[in-house]
Amino acid sequence: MARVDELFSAVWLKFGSRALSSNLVVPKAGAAGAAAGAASDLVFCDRILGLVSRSFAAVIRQLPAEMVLDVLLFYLVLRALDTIEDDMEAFKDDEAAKCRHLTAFADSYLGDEAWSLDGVGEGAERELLQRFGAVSRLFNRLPAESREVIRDITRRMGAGMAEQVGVDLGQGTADLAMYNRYCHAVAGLVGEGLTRSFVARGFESAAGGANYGLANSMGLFLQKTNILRDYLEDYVDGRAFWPQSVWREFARTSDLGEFARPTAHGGGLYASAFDAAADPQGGAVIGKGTRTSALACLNFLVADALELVPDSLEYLRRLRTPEVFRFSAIPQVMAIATLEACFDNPQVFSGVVKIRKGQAAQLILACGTMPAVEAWFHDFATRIKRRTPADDPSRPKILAAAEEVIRLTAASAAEQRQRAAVRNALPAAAVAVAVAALATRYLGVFAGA
Ligand SMILES: CC(C)=CCC/C(C)=C/CC/C(C)=C/COP(=O)(O)OP(=O)(O)O
Repeated sequence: MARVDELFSAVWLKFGSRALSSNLVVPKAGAAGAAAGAASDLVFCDRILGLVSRSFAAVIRQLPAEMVLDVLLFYLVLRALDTIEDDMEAFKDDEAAKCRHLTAFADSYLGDEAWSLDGVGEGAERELLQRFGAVSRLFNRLPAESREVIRDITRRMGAGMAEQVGVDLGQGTADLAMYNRYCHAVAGLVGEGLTRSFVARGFESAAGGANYGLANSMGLFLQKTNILRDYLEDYVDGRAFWPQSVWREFARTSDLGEFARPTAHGGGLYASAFDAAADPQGGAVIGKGTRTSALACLNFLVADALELVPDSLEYLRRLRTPEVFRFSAIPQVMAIATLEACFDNPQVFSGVVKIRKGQAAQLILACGTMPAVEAWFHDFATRIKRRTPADDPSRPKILAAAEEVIRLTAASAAEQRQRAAVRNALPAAAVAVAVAALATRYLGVFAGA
C-alpha cells in the first residue's frame, strides 16, 4: 500500500533532489580521433551500467568526478565476470571452459581491446561481454594504481569463482566456512577493492581507518542478504547457495527444494510450502512442519547476516567523503530493509520479496548522515526483534544479533526522534504564534474600540 511520506520521497527523488545527480562527464561526440572513441565508449558503458545494475547505477554516478569512472569500470568488469560464472547453460557440457574464462579474465582479457565473448549471459549482460572492448579501452586510460586495484580484485575473484564451479553450496559438504569463503570471493573482495580505490584517489585515508576486514563484512552483508532473498529464483535456475550444513539441520529430506514444493495451484511456478499446508493434496505431502522448518532455516540465515552489521556500522562511521558515504551506506540500508522484509516471511519460498519503491526512495533520501543511517538500522533491528517467533529454535541467536544492533544505534535513534519531534512541532508552533498574534491584534482593536 502506498504511504504518503513514501510517495513524497519517490517524487522528490525523481524530480526535486540533487542527492544522486550524475558526476559522470560524458564528452560530446564529434571530437576528433581517440577522444571521439572514448566518448562513445563512455556512452556505451554508462548506458549498459543502467541496464545491468538495479541498485548501483545511481550511487556510482553520484561519486566525485575523479573516481566515478574507476568505480563504474570496476563494476562492469566484475559484472562481466559474474555473467560468465552465472551462465548455467553455455558451459553445461564444458565446466573446464568456464573455469578457464574465469581465471584468464584479469590477466588475459581485461585490457585487451580486441577481446569479446559471444553467446554467454542474456540481454544487457550478453551485450556487455559482446562489446567488452569498450570497457578495456577506457580501463587502459585509467591511472596505473586504479588499474592495479581492479586487476588484482578481478584476478582473486575469478580464482574464487573457479573454485566453486561444479561445487553446489547447497550440496556436498558445504558448511558455513565455505559459505563465508564464497561470499568473500564474490562480495567481500569488492569491499576491499573499493576501499583501496577510495584511498588511491585521495577521498579516504588509510590512516583514517580504511579497514579491509570491515570492508569485507560490508560486502558479505549485501551478498548474504541477496542469497537468502533469492532462494527460489536460484533453486529454479538450478543453483543453491544456502549452506548445506545449515538447511540440513531444518529440512526433513535431503532436498533443499522441499521448502518450495511445486504444487498444481496458484502462486506462480512454485507455490509455497505454506500454501501446500492448506492444500488437501499438497498438504498430505508437505505439512505445517515443513513451513515452520523452512522459516526457521530462513531466520537462522537472517541472524547470520545480521551479525555482520556492527562491522558495517563501524566502516561507515570512519568514512569522511559525503559521496563515498552515500555510495557505501545506501546499499547497506537497502539490505537491512530487505532482511527485515524477508525475516519469517513465507513469501521467500513462493516468490521474490522486494521492498516498496516508495520505501526505497525514502531510505535513499535519508542516507546523508551517520545518525540517520543508524536510526534506520535501529528501526529495522527493532522490528526483527519484535517479530521473532517465541518458538523459533534460533531465537537466542536472532535476539542477540538484533539487540547488539539496537544497542549500537540507540543514541542516534533517540536523537533522530527528537529532531523529528521538533520538525513536526514547528508548524504547530508557527500556527499557534500566528493565532496568538492575530488574537492580540483583534482583541486590541476591540479593546480600543
Ligand atoms: C566497502 C563497500 C562499499 C562494500 C560493498 C561491497 C559491494 C558493493 C559488494 C557487492 C555485493 C553484491 C551483492 C552486489 C550485487 O548486488 P545487487 O544484485 O543488489 O546489485 P545489482 O542491482 O547491481 O545487480
